[in-house]
Amino acid sequence: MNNFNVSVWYNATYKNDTGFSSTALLRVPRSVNLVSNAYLQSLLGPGTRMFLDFVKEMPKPATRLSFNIAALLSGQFFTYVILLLFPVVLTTLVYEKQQRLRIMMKMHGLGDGPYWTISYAYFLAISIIYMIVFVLFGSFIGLKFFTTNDYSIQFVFYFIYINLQISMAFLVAPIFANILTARAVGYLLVFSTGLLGGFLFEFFIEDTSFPRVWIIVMELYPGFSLYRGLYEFREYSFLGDFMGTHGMQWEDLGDSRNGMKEVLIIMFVEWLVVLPIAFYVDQAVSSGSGMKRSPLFFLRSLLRKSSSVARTHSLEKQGSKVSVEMEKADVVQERERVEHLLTEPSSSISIICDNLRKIYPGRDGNPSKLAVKGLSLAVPRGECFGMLGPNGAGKTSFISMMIGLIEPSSGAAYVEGSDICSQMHEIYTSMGVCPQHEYVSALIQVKCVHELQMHMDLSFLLFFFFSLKFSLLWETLTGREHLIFYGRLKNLKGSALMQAVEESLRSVNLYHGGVADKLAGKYSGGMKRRLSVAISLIGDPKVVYMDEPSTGLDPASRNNLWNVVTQAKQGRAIILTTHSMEEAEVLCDRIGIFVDGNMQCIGGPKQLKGRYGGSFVLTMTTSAEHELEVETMVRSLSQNAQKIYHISGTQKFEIPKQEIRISDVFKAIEKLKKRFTVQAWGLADTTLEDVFIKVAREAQSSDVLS
Ligand SMILES: Nc1ncnc2c1ncn2[C@@H]1O[C@H](COP(=O)(O)OP(=O)(O)OP(=O)(O)O)[C@@H](O)[C@H]1O
Repeated sequence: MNNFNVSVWYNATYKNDTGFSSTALLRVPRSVNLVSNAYLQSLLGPGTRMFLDFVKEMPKPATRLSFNIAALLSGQFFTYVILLLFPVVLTTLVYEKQQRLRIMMKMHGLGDGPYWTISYAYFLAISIIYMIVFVLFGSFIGLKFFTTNDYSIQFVFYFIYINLQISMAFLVAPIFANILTARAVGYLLVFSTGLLGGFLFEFFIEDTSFPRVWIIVMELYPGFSLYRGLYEFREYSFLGDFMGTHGMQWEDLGDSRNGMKEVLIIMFVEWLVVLPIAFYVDQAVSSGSGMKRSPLFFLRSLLRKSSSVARTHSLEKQGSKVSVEMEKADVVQERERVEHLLTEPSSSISIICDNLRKIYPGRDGNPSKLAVKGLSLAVPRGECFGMLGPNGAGKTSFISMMIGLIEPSSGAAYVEGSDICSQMHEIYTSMGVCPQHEYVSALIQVKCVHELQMHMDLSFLLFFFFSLKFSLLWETLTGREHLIFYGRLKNLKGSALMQAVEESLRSVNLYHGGVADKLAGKYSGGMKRRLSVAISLIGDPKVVYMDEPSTGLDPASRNNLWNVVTQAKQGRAIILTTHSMEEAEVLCDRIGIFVDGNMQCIGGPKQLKGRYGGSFVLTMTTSAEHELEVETMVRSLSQNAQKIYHISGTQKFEIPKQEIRISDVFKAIEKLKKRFTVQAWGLADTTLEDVFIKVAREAQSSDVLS
């Protein structure tokens, strides 16, 4: 009779009724604290005729520790070591979502399949390397845990587990919106699993009276499957070490007391189930891949036939709700045009927005914000539409909805006939984006994904490890390489790809002097901008969005870029936001001035200047004592002239165009010059900037009044 509180092995000699005797090691769970011959005999095989002769050695828990260090480490500690990969995978996935890297990749033509393939392959490769190092290191320092158990069983166990772990990370990643929460939850799971495994689950495993079915239920949690597998390795290594033989072998999987077989089956089945569910959840809930898809997205092709009918219906409804409060004639006209196009579609129109609205919900006590208040717009192929507006007008919100970064609150928009709310995946294949900032990691990831698609070989995988996730090395790609990869993503191949790349490089002036083969990291800011524009245009996208494309360029590069955009207009619709009136005037066929979420006016630059800029600006500088004479002269030319600026002798007047002739102004100034010195003067027509300021000011003042 013995009292003990650790799992122990008895070295017992027994014999059967034919007189044969042998020695056996018997494992007794620590939960059994009364050990007798009868008990030990029951372990050998209840109902048989074997019986114990005598117990040769009684358990000595302390000696067990000195025999096998791995026995100490292999429970909680090894569980922690392996589980630590989970928060790493999880936080990487959430980071890509938080930083919108994935959506940026999608915009450049990366499909969900390749994204999943490469991400999965990356995490798997990292995990395999980690596990190989883990096993090799353990073996190298001589831990029996590794050296006694069959390496092929260890490989199968770890391989299935890391696959399940990666799938679980993909499954739960959509729950998290930010990396800090994901990291905290990930590490919490690691530590709680280790603790519960060591202080609760192991107790149940060893308690032979505990129902096996509940053990299996607990093993459905992957952390406990891992713990159970490691526990069995530990027990077998200890046995092998003690007996001077070996640890777990394949034939030991047939032992009913060995839980390895059941955890291998559980983990394998779970992996096969969790992976497709994770993919489904990713698509339906959205994990940074843009807007949510319908929960029945996989039936979409069946439902598509009815969508055009539904579309007309929904649009009819929306159209009837349109509010035309205080809208200018040109904006109303555009809205009517859109409504007409929706009922009678035209193949020449690339982009249609119908009463698109974006409301940001109120947070932290702030009220909700209506950022886009019912925008209606139709952009035909071959047109460059410029969006101008002061800061906070809602331009970015509009573009973000169009490129799938945020969901519209109401209204609808169609790009090449595809709905931005439900068919963004199709739209991405015909869309190019030149963002304001370079999305460095996205560039690299797209490159690597494409390489995987194209080559799927070891050299790529090695490259992938060292350049993809360690994003500082993104600079190791040349401009030409970027274009090749983006071109491939847009399905260009062979000579067509090479030709498109050459043309692209020439068009953005990155061809000569070996610039194309210089590392992008050595490019100036302007060169990177030009490369971004080239990337947005490669692969002949039907719709291109450009966010302040010439920001930071020197005048020569800017002119060059303008030529590129002007040529790129052929056969595609471009929507461009800019704060440069000059750029808008040079590039845009039509301009919309957007203020406080509303389109205030739409038209060609000349039209707008004609409509809003009905005056000349006369500027004159004289000595201070002649200011009054200057003002009298201006009033004699036009009663309605207005002084808009005055400082120490320099005055500016706005004179209605219809009230004066330019020759009269010249004559009047010549007369003045005979009486006193006119230091400087000038007469300027209205610029787009004047129009912009006027429209913005009017809109803001009418907002204040209302
Ligand atoms: N995520 C958000 N939550 C709440 N309000 C937002 C959010 N994003 C933008 N806004 C608000 O919506 C309005 C429009 O913002 P938006 O960024 O679209 O303007 P913008 O015209 O692009 O400005 P800028 O030229 O400065 O980029 C602003 O008042 C802004 O504060």
